[in-house]
Amino acid sequence: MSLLESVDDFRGLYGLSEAELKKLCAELRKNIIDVTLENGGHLSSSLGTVELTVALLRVFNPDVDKIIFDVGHQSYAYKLLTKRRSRFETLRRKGGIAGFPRMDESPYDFFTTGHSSTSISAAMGYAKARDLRREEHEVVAVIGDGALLNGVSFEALNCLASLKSKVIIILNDNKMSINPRVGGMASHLAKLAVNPTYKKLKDYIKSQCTNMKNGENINSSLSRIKMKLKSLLLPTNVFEELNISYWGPFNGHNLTEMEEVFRLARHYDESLLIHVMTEKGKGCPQTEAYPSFFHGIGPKTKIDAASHASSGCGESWSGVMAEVLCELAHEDPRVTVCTAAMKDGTKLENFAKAYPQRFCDTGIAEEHMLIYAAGLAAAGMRPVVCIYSTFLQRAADQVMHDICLPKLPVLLGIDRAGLVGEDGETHHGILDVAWLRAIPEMTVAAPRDAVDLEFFVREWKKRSLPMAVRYPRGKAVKAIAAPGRERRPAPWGRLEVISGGEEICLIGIGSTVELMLKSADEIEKISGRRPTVADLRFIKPLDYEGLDALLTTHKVIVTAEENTLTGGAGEAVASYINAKGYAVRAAAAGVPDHFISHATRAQQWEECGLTVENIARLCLTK
Ligand SMILES: Cc1ncc(C[n+]2csc(CCOP(=O)(O)OP(=O)(O)O)c2C)c(N)n1
Ligand SMILES: CC(=O)[C@@H](O)[C@H](O)COP(=O)(O)O
Ligand SMILES: [Mg+2]
Repeated sequence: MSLLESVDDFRGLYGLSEAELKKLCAELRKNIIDVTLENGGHLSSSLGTVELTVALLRVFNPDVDKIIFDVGHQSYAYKLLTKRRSRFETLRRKGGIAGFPRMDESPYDFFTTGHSSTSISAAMGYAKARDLRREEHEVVAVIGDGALLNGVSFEALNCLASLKSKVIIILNDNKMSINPRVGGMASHLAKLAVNPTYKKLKDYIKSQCTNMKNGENINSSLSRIKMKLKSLLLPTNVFEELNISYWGPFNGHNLTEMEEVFRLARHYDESLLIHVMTEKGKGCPQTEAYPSFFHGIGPKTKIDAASHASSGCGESWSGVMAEVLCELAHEDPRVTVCTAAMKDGTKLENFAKAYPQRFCDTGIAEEHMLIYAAGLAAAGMRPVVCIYSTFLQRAADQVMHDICLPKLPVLLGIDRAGLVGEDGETHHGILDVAWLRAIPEMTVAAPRDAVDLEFFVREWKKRSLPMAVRYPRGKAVKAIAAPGRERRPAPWGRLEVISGGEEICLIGIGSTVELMLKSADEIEKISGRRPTVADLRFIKPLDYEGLDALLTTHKVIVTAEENTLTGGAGEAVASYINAKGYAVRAAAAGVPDHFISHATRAQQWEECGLTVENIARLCLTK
């Protein structure tokens, strides 16, 4: 039996020797690697926090103390040690445990996460509630250096000292976001990590840990640390300037060092930030060599996959978009491209290399990125923002206030628009249609294939307006031509009838056009009549003329989309039908009004009724 199997949960960690703990960490890593390679998931970050998690769970007791992970992609060891080992093999599978902390999955997950930079604010809420109720327990936020560089984290840090409720922040600094972290704050952290005065402070704190172990009064040790902090001529430290004590930097792979510091921190009477240095991907040569590649991997990834992975574009929707942007930038010096820490996911590596001056990675700073893009546009540039739909939610106000209101020519390349599969609830891009539709001056389009994607992007530049082009996760569709016709983009603003039919009209929107074509075959088989299939193309503004033509010639209209039914394109079409009083029955397939859990994308499509059977049912049921 492995040591991990004998350790039932975090309580089993208490009696282990140093050698046993080392062995346990190796077993945790093996388990994490085996399951993540098979199921997909966030490997590098979870490997980097193994010792940190073990140290946390030996010092803080999650039966009473609250531990909150930021993003939560680094929490696999925590899941394994908080009563989920027997189910760990189900990680990210339908019905299995989630890839992120989920309050409805375990009482040890104190906050549901997936989006970054929520941990400090949430921890402050827990700490305030504790103090109001006169309870006694610790609240710990574990946040990465990438997530710390976000505005939400800074808003929280700005309020922390005045809250007067103690929070322990553990800054897990691996010098990486998904790619190397960026910005001035990143250099500040790097300076703190090597500063000799901080080394002195760290050694002093460690000596106080030894005194504490030798039975010395803990309060005297803590007062001495406070005095030392005052007496040392510390170089500028943003946390100290914000009145938050800074301890560090410690070695995040040295269990004993971390445990001692955490024990001391338990007794500290103010909020403090403990800076620990870790290595992303620690403990496996391939993940250490390619931490970005193994940040997030798909199911059935081989451990040597990174060394023969091509960094080229093409294939995926993101890749097609990136290629078009490279061409556009070549043709027009006004074109600039931004990403908020998602350079790899949006396939912008080649763009960044070819146009370093016209590429910007803002780090996890979606709100800033959109206003920055608005500024570029106001100054006459043609900025394109490549952003996942789910993270664009962070910057909804910027789309309205800073882009659409002044009618600035910013193009939102909305990646991962639709259901995303194994990342689950927090990461689906299924709300953008609903809220973007509501913003005046916004144009929203969804390409069914690479031909329309390029057409939309090129037309946006000619027309210079606020626009969103949404495309899903996964492999791009090269071209869907109408039968017997050469594939040529239909005119701007118009829907396109791909194949003519009678009585029933199926309207696909972007990724669902293919589904509608397959459904048409099935419906013809069942009913003997061929439905019309159309591609809506423009969600806003709708092509009213094109719709009028369809509504006057069909009795049933069915839409399908990878967005919520509430506020979706189907709803827009249905309300037009109502408003004009057409005697047409409208039905819609799309994401229903509940959160869609982690599963494969295909399973999620099925759950949402984005299937041939359901489309046929919607058409043929009276
Ligand atoms: C608001 C938001 N934007 C982007 C992301 C995508 N994302 C997830 S993890 C990550 C990197 C986080 O870096 P860090 O906090 O340092 O953790 P590490 O991966 O280095 O352990 C990014 C950009 C996200 N989850 N949330
Ligand atoms: C944790 C996180 O938010 C990202 O790593 C996200 O999981 C990336 O998703 P893709 O795998 O679709 O790029
Ligand atoms: Mg990091």
